[in-house]
This record gives sequence, C-alpha cells and structure tokens, in this order.
Amino acid sequence: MSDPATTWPEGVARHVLPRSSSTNSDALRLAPQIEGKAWIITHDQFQGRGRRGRDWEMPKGNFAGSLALRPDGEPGQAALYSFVAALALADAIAAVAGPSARLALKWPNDVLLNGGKVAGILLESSGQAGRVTALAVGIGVNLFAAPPADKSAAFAPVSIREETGITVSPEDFLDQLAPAFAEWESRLLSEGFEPIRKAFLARAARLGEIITARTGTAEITGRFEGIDASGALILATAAGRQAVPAADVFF
Ligand SMILES: O=C(O)CCCC[C@@H]1SC[C@@H]2NC(=O)N[C@@H]21
Repeated sequence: MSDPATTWPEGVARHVLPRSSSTNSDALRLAPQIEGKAWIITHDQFQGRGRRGRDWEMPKGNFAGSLALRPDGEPGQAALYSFVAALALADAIAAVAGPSARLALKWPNDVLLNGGKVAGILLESSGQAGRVTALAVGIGVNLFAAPPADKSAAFAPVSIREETGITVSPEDFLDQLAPAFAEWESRLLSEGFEPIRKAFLARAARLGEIITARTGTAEITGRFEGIDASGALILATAAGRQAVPAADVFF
C-alpha cells in the first residue's frame, strides 16, 4: 500500500516554471481556466509578494509555490484556507526536517523552525458579487537559505538546510505539501473549521502568554487566549477580550 502522506492528490495538476514574477499571479490567472486545482511552483521567483505589502525574497533553492483554487464561497470561508495551509506546511516541514526540528505556528500563518521564520503564506483572491471565484494559496519556504533579515519583521528568517543540515528540492517538498494540504482541506470541507482551529492551537507558539499584535493603526498587547470561529486572534487585554482579525504578532 502506498504511504498516504506522499500520494499525490487526485484531480490536482502540477506545473513547474523555470521563472515567474510571482506564482500567486500565475495561480490567479490560471484559476478561472481549470476544472480542479493546480499547484504552480517556480525555481526563480523575482517579484514575490509577502503579507502586508512586503516583498518576499527567494534565494536560489528555496520553495515558492501557489495552489490555484476555485472555491466559489464567501471571503470569510476562503480566508480559512490560510490555517489549512499552515497545518499542511507544518506537516510537510516536519516530514523533511526530521525529529529534531522544533516547529511552531505563529498566528495567523507563519511557520517557525527553532524560533525563526522558515515559511510564510499569502492568500490572494479575485471574485464578484461577494463570492471568491479564484484563490491563490501562496507559500514560500526557506528550504536552502534564509533571505537577509528585514528590520520590520517580527522574526529572523531561518532555513531548513541551515538549521538541520538537510537539503530538499522544491519538487520533493511539494510531494509532501500537496497531500498534506489535500488532507487538511478535506477535513475543513467535511467537518468545518473546528478541527482545524483546534489543530492550529495545539501547535501555536506562545498560547496563553502575553503577546503584541500590530494592526498597522494600533498595537494591542494581551494574553493569547486562542482564535475564534472566523480565525481572528483572541487577546485578553486590560480593556477586556479583543478579537483581532488581521495583524502582525510580536512575542
Ligand atoms: O509575508 C509572508 O510571510 C508571506 C510570504 C508568501 C510568499 C509566497 S512565495 C509563493 C507565492 N508567490 C508570491 O508572490 N508570494 C507567495
């Protein structure tokens, strides 16, 4: 019997591009033309985008890939895919980086390896009449080298190779990531957000501790109590419980 963790999911195409400005742009362009889903990865992404308008640098040998989807749902439902992606990423990194790798998820969707940022996720979408008709789940993983540290970033970047000595190609990484994503997505679709929420919190960094969320207009410090049914961060602050839908978190 084949190992379910490394079986390529049915109905999912795979494209490997030598160069791309951004695989998220490719995925959004491709999504309206596909029947099922498609992963697009590239060996050279030269205008990668990060969260909150930041650039995403991709040193050679790292992973840059996006899943093109046509969810046809509300934006709030589509946003839950960032938690699906975070869990799948954590599974895929654990599979390649070995048992000594200390992995944690940082809300909303960074993956930390030995306390540094090893991977990030950027969801982008297009749609009409309040429905998301094309979704790009963009994922960057520092497989080979950490990019230079950005002063505004909450965590220093690290890479799997530099932390563990293990080298993995983007194609082999995708062979772990795609099945893991398909499994978590099927749980979301069949059981709803609750098991995803619980699994995320089981791996969340600094749950129960004092953290700071910067939203761009405000800085909110409080005890990290959990995440709600929409994926918002719940902080217990001096002014009461607050739900933070989007922010950068600092420990
Ligand atoms: O800021 C973050 O942490 C999110 C980074 C997301 C980067 C990935 S790389 C593949 C995809 N294409 C992009 O332009 N961005 C995402």
